[in-house]
This record gives sequence, structure tokens and C-alpha cells, in this order.
Amino acid sequence: MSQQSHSTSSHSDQKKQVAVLGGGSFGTAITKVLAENGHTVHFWMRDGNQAREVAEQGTNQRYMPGIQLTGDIRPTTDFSTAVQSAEAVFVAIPSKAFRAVIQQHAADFCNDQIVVSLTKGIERHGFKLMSEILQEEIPRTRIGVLSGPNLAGEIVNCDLTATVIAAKDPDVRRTVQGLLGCEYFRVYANVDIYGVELAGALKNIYAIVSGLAAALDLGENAKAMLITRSLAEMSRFAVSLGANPMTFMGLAGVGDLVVTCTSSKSRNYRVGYAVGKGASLEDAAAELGQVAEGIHTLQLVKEKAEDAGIYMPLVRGLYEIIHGGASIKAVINGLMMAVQNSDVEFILPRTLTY
Ligand SMILES: NC(=O)C1=CN([C@@H]2O[C@H](COP(=O)(O)OP(=O)(O)OC[C@H]3O[C@@H](n4cnc5c(N)ncnc54)[C@H](OP(=O)(O)O)[C@@H]3O)[C@@H](O)[C@H]2O)C=CC1
Ligand SMILES: O=C(CO)COP(=O)(O)O
Repeated sequence: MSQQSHSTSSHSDQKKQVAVLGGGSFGTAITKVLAENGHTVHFWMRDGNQAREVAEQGTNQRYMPGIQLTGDIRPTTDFSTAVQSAEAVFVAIPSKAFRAVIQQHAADFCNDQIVVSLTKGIERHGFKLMSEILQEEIPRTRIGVLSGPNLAGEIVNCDLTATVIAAKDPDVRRTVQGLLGCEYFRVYANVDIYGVELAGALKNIYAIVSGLAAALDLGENAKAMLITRSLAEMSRFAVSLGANPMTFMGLAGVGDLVVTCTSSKSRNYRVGYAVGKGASLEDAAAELGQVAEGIHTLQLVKEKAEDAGIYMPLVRGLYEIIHGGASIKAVINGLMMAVQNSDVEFILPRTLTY
């Protein structure tokens, strides 16, 4: 579907003041949806030149070349101006900078303000998810997480997309559905914040694995095996950390895993593909010029899984290839020749098969 200029009507007729933090690909995509739904969007970014370009040209050429932004978008580098009057704040800052940005500006948020993380990553210290950082830094606010199969490059073309808002507070869920929902963007609700958020972060690792497999042209059966075993592995990990396994059956789980493991539009997939073709991780990441959260998440999840004794052969195999200098062929052979195991371990527990 090609790019369209949309005069969409949001599910709610009320036009609101909202804020988006982060001027990258996803911040731009969500800003576009919100503005097309008629809301006033205070769009915060740190780069003054970029803010000027959005204000004067209605474009963000660095992150979304060729995309025209329309509606009441107010780009700013002034954080306080951005969040002050916003009913809801959407945060699209990469996980590495997430806490620093929120902490520095914590005083600018209002009591009971809705703050929604769009970020799919994990903080190194303490293995914290972004909603946990929000809870620690701005506990006065009402917190949500938005995650799902949401390639920014498709959303800006108004291609049909669904996502998940996870929040404990039903008013947060309803408000976000009202703000974002339109004929090309559908928002489903969940209460399992931890599961939804963890799914979004974990799938980035498996997108790298799938990109790597695609570079080796392993075949269609292998693709299906990899995606399905990725789902088994990520849900095993998440459940042992307290998430609801059923969340992984939804858009934030299977949905996001499928889109990022099958599309070269995913940056994590592209990193894996480049490594599979012989590039170093550093060169692959530099070539991308945008964030690929899976690179950092891989290391954290590998360490966490080892500490907690969680069986994660794909994570370990990818880590050995990327950081341990293991040959891809040897890792694949090790995975295929590992002890025969059960398919769905929630039905037939893994240990019973030995
Ligand atoms: N793109 C996508 O399809 C999707 C992305 N996400 C998630 O959204 C999050 C953001 O990703 P995305 O927008 O794609 O990333 P991009 O790489 O496209 O952009 C990153 C943005 O973050 C800004 N940024 C980085 N560090 C700081 C900082 N210290 N202070 C202020 N701004 C900062 C960058 O600013 P600058 O240009 O000045 O460096 C840039 O605007 C990630 O966690 C990603 O996983 C989720 C769903 C879909
Ligand atoms: O999360 C995404 C799609 O849902 C975007 O994936 P990448 O960060 O790999 O581009």
C-alpha cells in the first residue's frame, strides 16, 4: 500500500494534547498517527536542526525519508513544553538512554499523567524493563506499554497495523485505544505489562537469528522451526520471570516475532543477515545507522538465563557466534544434535522427555 494522506477519524472524537519523546523512526511514526487522528502532538527531540526541519518542512529526512507529516505537530527541544499540557506521553527513546532522559526531566511530568513506553529493550543494570524504570523515576504517573508487530516504515505509509496497549489501569488502556485507533491502526488491550514488554524486547534477539539463517539460505522448514522454537524459548524465559504464557500467543508475542523474523524491514533482522554474510557485528550495526536493540538484549538475556538456569540454546548459540567466534556451522550442528526434546513444554514438560 502506498503512502496516503489520511483524514482519519479517531475512535474518540475528542481532540487531545499529547507528547511524543524521541525523534527517531518510531517516534515519528506514532506522531504521524496521533496527528492524523486530529490530536495536537508536542514532539520532543534533542536535535534543534531536526526540530526545525519538522516544523518548517513537515519532514524527518534522517529517520523517515520521503514521508510528509501533516496535522498539528509541534516539534520542540524543550522537554517541559512538550510534556506540560499532554494528557498522554509516548516515550520512544532507545533503552540505553531511556532512564537518563526520564530521570533528568522527572519533575516535568504531572501527577496521574499517562506515560506509555514504546521502547523494546532492557536496561543493563538490574535487568529492568522500561515500565519498571518509569515506575522508579516517575511513580506519580500512570504507566502503560505499547508493543506489537509495528514496523515504523509501514505505519508511516498507513499500512494496516495492529498493536497492544498493556496497562493495569483500564482508563489508560481505553485512552490509548482512543488516541491511536483509526482505520489503519488497531489497538488491542492487555493487562500483562511484563509479558507484553518482555516479548517486545526478546523477539529482537530472534530476529537477528532469523536474519542470520536467511543469509545462509537454510530453507523454508528451517525458517518455521526457528520461529517456533524462538517462541518456545522466549516464553520459557518470560514465564520463569513471572509473565503470563498466554501473552505470547497474542500480537505482542507471536505477532511481533513473525514480523521481525521474516522481514528485511526489521533492523535486527538486517544485522543478523549482514553477520550471516560475513560482516562483523560492529560493521553491521554501524551500517544500520539506527538502533537495533537485540544486540544489547542478547548479552543481558544470555547472562540472566545462565544465572537463573533457564535453557536457551538459541540465545547461547547466537552469543557464541557473535561474541565467542564460534563457527555458524558448528553452532547449527550443536543445536540439531542436542538431546531430543518436547514440542510444547506447557503440555509435555521438557524434563520428562529425557
Ligand atoms: N522503528 C520501529 O519500527 C520500532 C521501534 N520500536 C522501538 O522504539 C525505540 C526507539 O527506536 P527507533 O525510534 O526506531 O530508533 P531510531 O534509531 O530510529 O531513533 C532513535 C531516536 O532516539 C533518540 N535518542 C537517542 N539517545 C537519546 C538521548 N540520550 N536523548 C534524546 N534522544 C535520544 C535519537 O536522537 P538523535 O537522532 O539525536 O540521535 C533518535 O531520535 C526502540 O526501543 C525500538 O525497539 C518499537 C516498535 C517499532
Ligand atoms: O519492533 C519492531 C517491529 O515490531 C521493529 O523492529 P526492528 O527494531 O528490528 O526494526
